[in-house]
Amino acid sequence: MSDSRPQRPRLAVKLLDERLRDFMPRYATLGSAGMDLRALLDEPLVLEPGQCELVRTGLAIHIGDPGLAGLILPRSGLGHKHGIVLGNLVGLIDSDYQGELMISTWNRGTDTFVLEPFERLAQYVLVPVVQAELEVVDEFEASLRGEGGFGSSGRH
Ligand SMILES: O=c1ccn([C@H]2C[C@H](O)[C@@H](COP(=O)(O)OP(=O)(O)OP(=O)(O)O)O2)c(=O)[nH]1
Ligand SMILES: [Mg+2]
Repeated sequence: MSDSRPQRPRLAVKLLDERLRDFMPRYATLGSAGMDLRALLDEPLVLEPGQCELVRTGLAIHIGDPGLAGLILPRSGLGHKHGIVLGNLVGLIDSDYQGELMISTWNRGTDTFVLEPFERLAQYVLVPVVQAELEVVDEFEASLRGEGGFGSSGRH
């Protein structure tokens, strides 16, 4: 039987800490959209309500292709149950970024949260990107919507 799954892009990864060898990000299931990123910590990190800290991942991933980008997104369970989300809401990783992936970790909840070393903290999603050329014009071709926005559709 032939394998019809599309080929996965191969991304170059540097492990900035040898301990990461045992904790490489991976897709948990065949259909997972993201790979979990773990907190590279030497000891538990206490996050008081409202506190935001930049947490290392120990990973540098060079995407290399301007037609791709990385997104760092919160994990639903941590975000919903514990209020642990991202200080920048979403992390956008440029294809030419070669530095360490960092996770802005924000306790937006009301309880103290203790982040354990190598806990799965966020997820990394590779997405297609299209770069645009901006062309200055005086007028746009007419469209049905025109300049209407912010709930304007459906009004009479
Ligand atoms: O959650 C994040 C967001 C970004 N980055 C890295 C990768 C990204 O390519 C780079 C720059 O991010 P961004 O463009 O969002 O930040 P900026 O404030 O505009 O910085 P710069 O001037 O370096 O573009 O920082 C992370 O490691 N984690
Ligand atoms: Mg930028």
